[in-house]
Amino acid sequence: MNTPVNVSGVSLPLDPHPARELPARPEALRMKASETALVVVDMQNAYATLGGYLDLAGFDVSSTGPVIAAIQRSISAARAAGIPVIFFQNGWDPAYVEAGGPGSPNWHKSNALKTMRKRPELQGQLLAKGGWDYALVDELKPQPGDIVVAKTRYSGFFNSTFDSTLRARGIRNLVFTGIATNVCVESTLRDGFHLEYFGVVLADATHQAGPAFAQQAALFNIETFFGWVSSVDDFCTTFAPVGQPS
Ligand SMILES: C/C(=C/NC(N)=O)C(=O)O
Repeated sequence: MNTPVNVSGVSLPLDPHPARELPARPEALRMKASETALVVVDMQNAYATLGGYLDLAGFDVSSTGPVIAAIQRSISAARAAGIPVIFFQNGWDPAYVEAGGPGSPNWHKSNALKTMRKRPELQGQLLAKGGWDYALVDELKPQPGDIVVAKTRYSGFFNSTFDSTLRARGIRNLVFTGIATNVCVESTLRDGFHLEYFGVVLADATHQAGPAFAQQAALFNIETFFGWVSSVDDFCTTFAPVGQPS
């Protein structure tokens, strides 16, 4: 509703996007839907599905199902509130030129590239654009109006359209979901911090790569040094249309 208010005899429209208070740790955060984006980090078969890259590299992906469901709820709430949904998709061309060669630390540290060097029969499959591993999981397909940002490194800010997409829309608040909390989520949130974006993680809509302590450590770092930690319930309730339950 956009009922005019009368200020000194002049009718002014109400702000259609009033600031809301998102409960979060270490403190609640005031944010406007019009200045906020929901970021869905790398929800590809590679990271969330048995038989995908992380699974083949020996990481446990058996409990990503609830995370996918939590992200679905976050996306529905964001779309209903007019908050843009930005999907990251991580990977490289099938010849892996974008992955960098031995001159790039990525070539040395990427567990996808290392797994393929160990198992040459997988060459051209892991995180290769156009393939099943690179594809977003079936449950989280972008809809018209959503934005997809391709990225080639852990941080979504590097060599991507992410920063210009945000600045063109006046977005200052980034609400993060996705995999992995301790790698691409944290890397992007940290870079965003240095670029003056406010980063919030919905903890129950994220999953770590590695043992459970990696999730705890990432959330500790974010809450203590780089941003805020909230939950899917709180996000949905905070941005529910006024007068409607979430
Ligand atoms: C380990 C890993 C994490 N990616 C991410 N999306 O957080 C990788 O890409 O190798």
